[in-house]
Amino acid sequence: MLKRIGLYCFTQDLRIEDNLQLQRALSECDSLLFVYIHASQTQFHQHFSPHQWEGQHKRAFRQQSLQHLKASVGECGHVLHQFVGQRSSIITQLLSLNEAITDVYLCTGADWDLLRLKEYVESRHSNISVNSVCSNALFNQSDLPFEIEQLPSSFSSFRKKVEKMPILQPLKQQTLNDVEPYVCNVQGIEPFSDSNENVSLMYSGGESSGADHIKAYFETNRASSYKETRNHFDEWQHSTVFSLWLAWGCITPRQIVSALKQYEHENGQNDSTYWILFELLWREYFRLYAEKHGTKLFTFDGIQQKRPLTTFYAEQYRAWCAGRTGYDVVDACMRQLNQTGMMSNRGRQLVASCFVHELGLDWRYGAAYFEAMLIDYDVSSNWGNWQYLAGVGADPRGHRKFDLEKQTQWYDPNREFIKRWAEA
Ligand SMILES: Cc1cc2nc3c(=O)[nH]c(=O)nc-3n(C[C@H](O)[C@H](O)[C@H](O)COP(=O)(O)OP(=O)(O)OC[C@H]3O[C@@H](n4cnc5c(N)ncnc54)[C@H](O)[C@@H]3O)c2cc1C
Repeated sequence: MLKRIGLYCFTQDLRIEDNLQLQRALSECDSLLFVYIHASQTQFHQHFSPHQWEGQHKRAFRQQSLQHLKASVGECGHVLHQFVGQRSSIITQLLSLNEAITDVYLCTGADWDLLRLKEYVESRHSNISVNSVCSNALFNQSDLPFEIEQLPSSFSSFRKKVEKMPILQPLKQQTLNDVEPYVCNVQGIEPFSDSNENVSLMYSGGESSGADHIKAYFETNRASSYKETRNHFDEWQHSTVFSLWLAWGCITPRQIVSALKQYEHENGQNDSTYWILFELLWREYFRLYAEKHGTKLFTFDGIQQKRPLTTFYAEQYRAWCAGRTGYDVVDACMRQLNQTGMMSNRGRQLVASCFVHELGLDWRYGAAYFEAMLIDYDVSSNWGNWQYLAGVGADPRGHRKFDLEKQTQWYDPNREFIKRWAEA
């Protein structure tokens, strides 16, 4: 019988555990080749993020996550090959050099670039089976009580439809020992060389660090007061910080919900514990929203097809990026982002509101800057939230402008956060 040899291309699923796509590859193939491609900048990014392709914190966190993955794969006798360049051309080169490959596995999620990549590989290599299942979601798409085209236009109605649905348990532990490593030909393909940048990160990347963080978080009683504390600007223990590992697929929302349920079982349920699930539902909503709306996620008039009264002023944009707008709280948040790769949810709302409403800038430049800088950048949550704040997305109110002074009085009454970052 013909041996099945799979090319497993890790994307936003840098983990072994609870990985549906990987489980499928392991059960279908006799032999696997593991690959990660460091994608080069697209034309879209060159346009919207001309001077900043990728922040050093984001890069370092991903590199740590990859180092962990490489070690886990290596423990089972496999190799994680890393290349740099255009994903479509590297996959094509690998398939031409290694004709024995029968299957490609790619975790696309709702990422438009990855969905196009899947289409490209399918159209160029009709003899290869291209598999992509979403392994980073709370719900299986087939279990949802609506087709993707009928995704409710507001989060509230989505939540009401799905909230009572059971959330599946994470998958049982997986092992790579059952498949043979595939020894491949990589002649002429540019390998990735790890530059070992010396960047200090508040949290380290990788599957085991993510799992340790979930465990440590629920060993405290912080989940029981999460709802009251989550809006702090830089006391990271006040929110969960799960987004860092979720973004790279080092952990899954199902693992979080499973730990949350256990916590509620032992410590009781309250508004705060419920609110963690509520926020994960927002993430799920934006994931489905991105899938439904495709390229509209990135257009100026968004899904509302309403053109905002904003444009692009280079000087204002540069001031916002550098934290020099003159709006103290915005400047503090932007400096924090530039120096750590992180920003609180409240901070993101305020700087985005300032970008659109005070500075009159085209929201897509702000979203692209976040894409470059945030460690936890996630295509659906980022562009979906920016659309929401720019009044062209899923917000039924259609216009959300924050009063920056009032917000400062509420969330930084002694201006400690502002002072901390003023000189940075
Ligand atoms: C303009 C803007 C851009 C954003 N860009 C991103 C992004 O690129 N990546 C990202 O993960 N989140 C993004 N968010 C959502 C939110 O700010 C972050 O998820 C949150 O700050 C992450 O910190 P945490 O894990 O401590 O969140 P917590 O408050 O502890 O929430 C728990 C989890 O719920 C999810 N979540 C919380 N709030 C939201 C939200 N508004 N939308 C979607 N999911 C949410 C996240 O997965 C988060 O990890 C953005 C929000 C705004 C306003």
